Amino acid sequence: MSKNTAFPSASLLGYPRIGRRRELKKAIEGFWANKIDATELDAAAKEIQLGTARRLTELGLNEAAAIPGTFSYYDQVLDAITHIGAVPARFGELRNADGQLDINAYFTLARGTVEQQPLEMTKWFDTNYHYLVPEIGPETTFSLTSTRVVEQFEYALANGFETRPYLVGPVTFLLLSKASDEAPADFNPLSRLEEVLPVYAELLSRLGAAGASWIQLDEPALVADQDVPVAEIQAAVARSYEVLGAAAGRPQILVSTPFGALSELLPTLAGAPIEALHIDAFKGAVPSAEELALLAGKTVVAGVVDGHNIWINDLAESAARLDILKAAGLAVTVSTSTSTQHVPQDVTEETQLSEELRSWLAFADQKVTEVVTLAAHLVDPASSAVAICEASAVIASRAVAAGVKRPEVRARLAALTPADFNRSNFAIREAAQDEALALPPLPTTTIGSFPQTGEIRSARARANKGAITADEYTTLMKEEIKRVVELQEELDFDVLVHGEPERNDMVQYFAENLEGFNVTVHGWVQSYGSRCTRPSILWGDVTREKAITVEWAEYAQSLTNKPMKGMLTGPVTILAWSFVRDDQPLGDTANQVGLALRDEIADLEAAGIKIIQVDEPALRELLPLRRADQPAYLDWSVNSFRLSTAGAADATQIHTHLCYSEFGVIIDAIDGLDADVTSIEAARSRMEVVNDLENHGFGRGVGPGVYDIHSPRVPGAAEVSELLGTAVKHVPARQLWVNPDCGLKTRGYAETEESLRNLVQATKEVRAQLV
Ligand code: MET
Ligand SMILES: [Zn+2]
Repeated sequence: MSKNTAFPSASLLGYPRIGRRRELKKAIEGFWANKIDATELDAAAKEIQLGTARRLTELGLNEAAAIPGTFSYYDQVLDAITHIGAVPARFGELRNADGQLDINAYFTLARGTVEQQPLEMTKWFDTNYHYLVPEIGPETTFSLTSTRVVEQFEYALANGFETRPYLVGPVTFLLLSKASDEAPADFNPLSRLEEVLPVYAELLSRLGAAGASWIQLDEPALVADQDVPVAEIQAAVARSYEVLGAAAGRPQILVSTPFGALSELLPTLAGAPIEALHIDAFKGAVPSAEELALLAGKTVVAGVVDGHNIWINDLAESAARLDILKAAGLAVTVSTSTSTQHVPQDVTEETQLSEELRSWLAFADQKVTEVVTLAAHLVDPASSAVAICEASAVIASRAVAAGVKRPEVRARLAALTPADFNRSNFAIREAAQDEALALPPLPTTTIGSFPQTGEIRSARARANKGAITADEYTTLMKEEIKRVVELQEELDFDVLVHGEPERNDMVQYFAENLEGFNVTVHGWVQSYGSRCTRPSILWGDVTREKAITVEWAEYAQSLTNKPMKGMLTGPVTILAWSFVRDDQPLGDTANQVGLALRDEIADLEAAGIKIIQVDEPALRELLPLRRADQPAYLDWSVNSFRLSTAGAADATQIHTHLCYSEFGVIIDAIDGLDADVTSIEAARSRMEVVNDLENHGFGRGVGPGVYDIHSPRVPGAAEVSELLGTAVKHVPARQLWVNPDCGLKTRGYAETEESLRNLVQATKEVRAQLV
């Protein structure tokens, strides 16, 4: 081993990397648009990394290896892919003359090319962060094709900061991988472990040589139930750390296991030649005395501060947990349960929030202070006694603050009966809807949003600043809606949307129009690549003071004779993409939102809207990582959707939209939503989902996406026809809808128009062959 310094007493598992003012987003998008070159991008990235190091040092993370080296240009899994050379064969040769995967190759994998779709993207555990999915097969070759993590470490060190380099660990990497196109049907990526490990070992040796005293290998997959048997995972973990533990001149190894309790894998890691083990002691439990005994000799990095939500830490509770670990005679240090990349950077920037609300919140920077306070507690309880008492007092005051509990909301929830969650049989609804809507076979529609142009954003910014009046803003948005409706008429879509120009974000928009929420100004959190969202804060009981979407929907419907979809965001997604109160069961909060949406649907129906889409793209995301916890989740989540929609008339067609591809996993829940039509991502995963639909015998309307909207690539009509051809082989044509994978808000108009034109043309061709 290189250096033998102790693990820092206080640290974070990871830190936001997008920059305080989203500097990384601007730099990357500038690079993609050829406005800056690779050197300028590199300089911007370095500035962000140094800024982080300075800030964290200032906040008290001043021991060696306390600052997590979690910067990434796009995604930490993509970083691992490019370091070990795991490029899918379909991309051809991406290495440059030096045999390295440079920044251009890196972004090619993330964004695709004219011929090749990018790597698939999926959610990182139960967060709203998306990683790129490695494609591994028997043909994949592994070699060290990037040393960026070493260079980043060296650069920080040269500037006076010894950071702690971060890599996704080998077992998690392979468990998150999917089989490549070339792989045989029963191929398991984990079978390539022996070839992957030497590359990791080489990287560790290089980091050691560069002077790193610690490396963090992130193994969150070990806290989630996997399809692979536990014994196989245990063997893979043991083997991995045996090999990496033996890497020449390596740094000391911290294995981090965020997102829950390790359970069966704890003894395996306890027996491995690693120097420190991080456990999630916030969401997971404090290990038992027997488990703790196994950890003797290792540093336990206790993740007692929640990295994934924004409420201040119950320091008294955390101190108690730390005391148990300390009493077991272990070397204990304090950290966050997960990387803080899932929360915004600094709550003190949110000066528009009331002082009271702000006092309840801890963003990444405030979590540093909490971690430092708790580390001080371990050394000398007296030193942090005041801070601990203060936190308890704030938590107590929050419980009784105005708006946190509203009697009228609670009474309405208490009065619900099973009838409030059920519609008529689908057959009855289907007949009523066929009559009301008279749609052609394979109806075409889009998922809701149209491109959010610079003009739309600038109008909103001006309205927020007061530079234009609310009426002027409304007029501009109505003009935009008119353009979008005319475009869809021209393209000959069957079911139209208004395009959602008035929504900054599909959750924030509702949060701004419901009581019980607040929104932030600078609270950006990375969602994928350069995309960030600003999750709202759901802190109180939810009420709807007045109709939210009706005026827009009514206006849009007045412009066309075709059906206009009303567009709402569902309760589960509103919860998933907000920071949600932690003082009551999530199901109660979801039902409060559900009732507000139910009232909105009644108002839309009264305004003449015949189709209403309630988006639930996050249904899969909140699915607990442990199977034992899943039924309870699916029960409350499905019920809250049903509560939202079950007030609709039989003739009102309820749509839902889900954007992820592992449909199979929760198909029963999707069925349970009882929506009349479900649209789902499929193009990016090349129609894999239709097999699940067929196997399940899914009986209601379904629109597997035929246009991957996550990249600027335009699918040709032939490609769309082919996807539809696959779909009609597996799903009865009378159930099929034709739509993109997701909304179009991130796309430009040029590619959108061309893609949608191809989509309609292909549909007409396939339709003609149906009879
Ligand atoms: C992430 S799902 C997006 C659904 C929303 N209706 C849209 O089209 O943008
Ligand atoms: Zn979507």
